[in-house]
Amino acid sequence: MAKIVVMGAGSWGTTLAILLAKKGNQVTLWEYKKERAEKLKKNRENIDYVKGIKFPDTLEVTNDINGLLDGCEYLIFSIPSQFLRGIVSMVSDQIKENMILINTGKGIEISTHERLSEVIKDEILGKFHNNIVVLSGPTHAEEVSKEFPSAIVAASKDEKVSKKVQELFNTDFFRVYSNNDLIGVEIGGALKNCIAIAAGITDGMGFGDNSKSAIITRGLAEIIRFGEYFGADFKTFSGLSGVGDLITTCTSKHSRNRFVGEKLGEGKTIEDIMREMIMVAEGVPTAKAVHEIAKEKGIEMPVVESVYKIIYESEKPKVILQKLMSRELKGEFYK
Ligand SMILES: NC(=O)C1=CN([C@@H]2O[C@H](COP(=O)(O)OP(=O)(O)OC[C@H]3O[C@@H](n4cnc5c(N)ncnc54)[C@H](O)[C@@H]3O)[C@@H](O)[C@H]2O)C=CC1
Ligand SMILES: O=C(CO)COP(=O)(O)O
Repeated sequence: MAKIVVMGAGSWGTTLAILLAKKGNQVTLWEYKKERAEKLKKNRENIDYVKGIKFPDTLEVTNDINGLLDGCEYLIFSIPSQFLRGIVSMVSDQIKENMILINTGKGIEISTHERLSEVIKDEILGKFHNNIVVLSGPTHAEEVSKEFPSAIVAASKDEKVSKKVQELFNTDFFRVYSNNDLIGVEIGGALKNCIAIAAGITDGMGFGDNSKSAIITRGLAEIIRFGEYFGADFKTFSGLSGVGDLITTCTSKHSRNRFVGEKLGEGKTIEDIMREMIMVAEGVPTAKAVHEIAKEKGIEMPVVESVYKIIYESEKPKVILQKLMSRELKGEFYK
């Protein structure tokens, strides 16, 4: 039995906290808003994000940061990417060298262009801290919370640490693989959300399976190009955190990013769409970060660029599609 703190009581943090508590661990779920923490305690259920799944009796809920990490062995972050830095900084003085830190969020920080494990490392003044693991894959909370069979990857530069996390989370419905390509796993998880918005746009415009497959496949080519630039192993993108997560996100009724794209494709503005959503769609900020990085480094990312233009420059999907389809002809595989 391990002592675990999960920071972030949205859909994913709640689902993982329940899974780990049911495995017999001592789990504390930390929610950043006091009133929401009180609501979770009172209902013993996360009605807003994971409706219908009761908390095990042993799961503790808190909003208190004081002494939060006393005795903690595994600290899990399930925080939207653009808020992660602030949350890590709140507990950085409590983080000990022997704690294993697990990030389960997906995205790239706009202000620094950093991957989320880099954000964590910055904030724990962690030049000395190597116990960072990324957990990523095709795992919608809506399905994992109902114990539908799913598979995911635990990635770390240190194989011993990723294997510990693999053991920690693995159950008979949640199969965990280990991987030592932290960069590849993180980039796959972050960028697939931008591709899912593009896939959703094709849905909203009324297109069919051919368009969706083209977006998934050419999106994957972009993710690989981007990942290889930053030293990722291209094999990783054929795995769960790459093509696996792309398939789920681009095709699922649960996907928020695909949903955002669908509404954009129907002609709604991003402001209207975001106003009605209580859940985070990480592809929106990540498209901006990737657009800036790709421009700076000269990496060709036409699908993400199209998403960026529709969201941030109010370009019409129809016009963008025309531009995308009429680009210079090229070979399928090139660097
Ligand atoms: N929902 C899912 O199925 C999965 C989500 N993820 C990732 O996990 C991360 C968290 O997403 P979800 O749990 O889905 O969130 P959610 O969309 O279900 O809930 C939003 C969360 O953001 C928190 N939040 C809002 N404003 C905040 C602030 N200023 N500071 C700190 N927290 C704030 C809310 O308290 C809530 O926990 C995201 O990066 C997401 O991509 C990864 C795998 C699966
Ligand atoms: O990353 C996620 C699930 O793996 C959440 O994003 P979507 O809801 O857009 O799929």
